[in-house]
Amino acid sequence: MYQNMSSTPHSTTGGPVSSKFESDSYSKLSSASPTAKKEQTYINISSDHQQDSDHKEKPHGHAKSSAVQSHDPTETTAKPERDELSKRETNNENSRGERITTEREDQGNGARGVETVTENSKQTSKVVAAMTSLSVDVADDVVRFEEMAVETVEVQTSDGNKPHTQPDGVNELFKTGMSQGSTEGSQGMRSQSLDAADVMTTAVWGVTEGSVMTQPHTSLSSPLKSDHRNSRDNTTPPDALSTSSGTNSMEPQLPDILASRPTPASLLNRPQGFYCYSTASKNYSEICSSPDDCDCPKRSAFIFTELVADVGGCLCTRKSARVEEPAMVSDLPLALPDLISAHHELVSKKKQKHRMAQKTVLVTGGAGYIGSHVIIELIQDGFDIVVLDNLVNASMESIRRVEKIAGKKIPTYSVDLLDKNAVDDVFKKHKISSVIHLAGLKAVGESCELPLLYYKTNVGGTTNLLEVMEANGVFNIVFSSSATVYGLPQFLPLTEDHPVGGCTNPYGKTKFMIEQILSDLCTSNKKWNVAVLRYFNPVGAHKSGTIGEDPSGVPNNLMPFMGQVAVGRRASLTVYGSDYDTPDGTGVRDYIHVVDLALGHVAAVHKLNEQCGLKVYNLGTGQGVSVLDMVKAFEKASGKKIPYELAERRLGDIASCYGDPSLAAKELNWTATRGLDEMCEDLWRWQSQNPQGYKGAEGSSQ
Ligand SMILES: CC(=O)N[C@H]1[C@@H](OP(=O)(O)OP(=O)(O)OC[C@H]2O[C@@H](n3ccc(=O)[nH]c3=O)[C@H](O)[C@@H]2O)O[C@H](CO)[C@@H](O)[C@@H]1O
Repeated sequence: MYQNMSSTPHSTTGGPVSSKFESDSYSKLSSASPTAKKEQTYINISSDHQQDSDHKEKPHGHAKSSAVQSHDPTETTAKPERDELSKRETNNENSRGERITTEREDQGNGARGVETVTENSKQTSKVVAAMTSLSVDVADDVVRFEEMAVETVEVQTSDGNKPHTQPDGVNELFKTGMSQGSTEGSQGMRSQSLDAADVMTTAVWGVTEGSVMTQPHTSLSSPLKSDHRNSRDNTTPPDALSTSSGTNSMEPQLPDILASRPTPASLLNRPQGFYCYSTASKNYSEICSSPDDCDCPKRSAFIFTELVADVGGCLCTRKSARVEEPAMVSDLPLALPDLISAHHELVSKKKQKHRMAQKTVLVTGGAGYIGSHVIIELIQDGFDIVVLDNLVNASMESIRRVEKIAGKKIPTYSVDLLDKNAVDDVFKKHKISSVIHLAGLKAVGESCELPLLYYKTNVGGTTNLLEVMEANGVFNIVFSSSATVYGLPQFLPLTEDHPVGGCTNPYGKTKFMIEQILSDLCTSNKKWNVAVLRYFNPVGAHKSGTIGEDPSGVPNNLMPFMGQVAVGRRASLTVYGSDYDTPDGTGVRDYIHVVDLALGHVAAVHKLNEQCGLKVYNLGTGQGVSVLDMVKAFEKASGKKIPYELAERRLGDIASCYGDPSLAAKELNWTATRGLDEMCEDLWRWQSQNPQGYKGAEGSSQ
């Protein structure tokens, strides 16, 4: 039998507000023209009740609707010229007929900061802040600032009735608004920063009462906090906003982070570019020497990225970011998250290009159950794939279907790992950068009957592969191991440091031996990078229903057997053991959706590229589920009754086995996200559409 496995990580979650914003934002930025350079725009993010309800009706429009409004210069204030930085006043009426006084300040230090704080009769404070827009030139790999715009943010005072009259009104408003995220104006600001591809920041430098604000007020968004952001309550009562530390639904970390940050004074006189604030070192550091560097692992050590570039600067290219007269931090009153999200988009495009050009992954056992799912996720992540499979327990039909899903041809070699020369030929033919090694025999019972076949195939095949890799200068490998290496659990959930090696069958022992070989290899030569993935119980299938698990003969594993019962290929399920020390007496396992598993492999390949040495990760959900739970879930998904009979325990089975996947979450940024229902629904789609597996397919080689 042949075994194959797979995985992927992060999803940038985010509500509709931010999604809309980002796409709008990007197209707007991309189309920036020299004409736009001279243009100043005015944005009114108002906070009166009417607009509040408008916002509810048009949740997408929050920040971005600001950008749309920005092209109407008559809406709020008169249009100040960009070079007119000395103090002046403009009187105007806004769309509701309220008088607005706009005041601009030149601080004599080049600061173009928040220009005005005024209050109108309706206790609405307004802040007009200069902000920077940019254009993105993917071809040149640079992001340029080309436009200065002006944003008017109207902020309803936090006490509702009283006008905001504190001398440091702007400061306070921003502090309140940004950290609480609940006043209307500040929501406008916040929503701009939602949902970047990565953690990011909106930094606001303001000028009020004739002095530059010493602390940039920052709205932080992190994918990890997306649920929270999306559930923010627009109608939070003003009273709840009157302090700068969170009392409502905001996560406590943000105010803490803001409070603990040094002022940007430490950045003054430093060249423009990207700076990050590290909570660990409590300092800012430069990171962006190139788009690729910006995405380097180092960045994950930072909680957010802060932009301190100025007009005419370049985010990505360090050299051109330096100007003869370095821009001062104070020169940039307001850095928009557009800059950062556009930058991230650029980086991701660059990465994609880079991978397409240079990253080819060889997948051994790629035609099998896990391999076919791994390939799809790798391709979707931008990798090129070469498949090597002896097709003993797999079908070329699965590769054909994967090609259809992925929309590209996959070079596939029918080669056995025991044929070292043939393996070498594949390495000579392709510039392989990493290997995902899934090929091997995997039937526990069979391994007890034919141990030599298992040791020769699994261990011998792997040593051949490793020798060929070494000879061809390829030192990156992801190995598909199994939770079986833990043997009888001494504690649950199983962590990676649980003792290993107590395997009860030759199949499990081959997995353990290969782990040892890989470990020795890493010790002998630091060039090797190895990710050992210990799978729990992979189930389910690709959403398309066109690829899935297709065991030859009688399935050994629970879910393929159940699937065949559901389509009528088998009469009933035998439940092995109902007297275990588990909630319902049946065996408990950690079932993981095969697509989640596949995504874990993609994350592992990225890890190898960090020159990680030897790494071992559990790939599971961390949830234990019993056999009878699985029967119920599958009956629900399929609408079919699964007849079963309770029987004696199966030799070698254990009561419970589930893992702790937190190390993979931490180091690979990978978590299984698909639940039991989805596993069963996807399995049923595959099984019902392919009751005979690939054998029923025209042209199947099996
Ligand atoms: C002892 C054994 O074979 N272990 C292998 C088995 O794990 P494991 O035994 O966990 O996986 P299975 O799918 O075979 O079994 C899961 C649970 O279902 C029960 N069950 C299974 C089949 C069935 O027809 N009726 C039934 O009740 C089992 O007793 C167990 O409690 O598959 C994994 C791959 O997926 C391998 O890595 C393990 O080495």
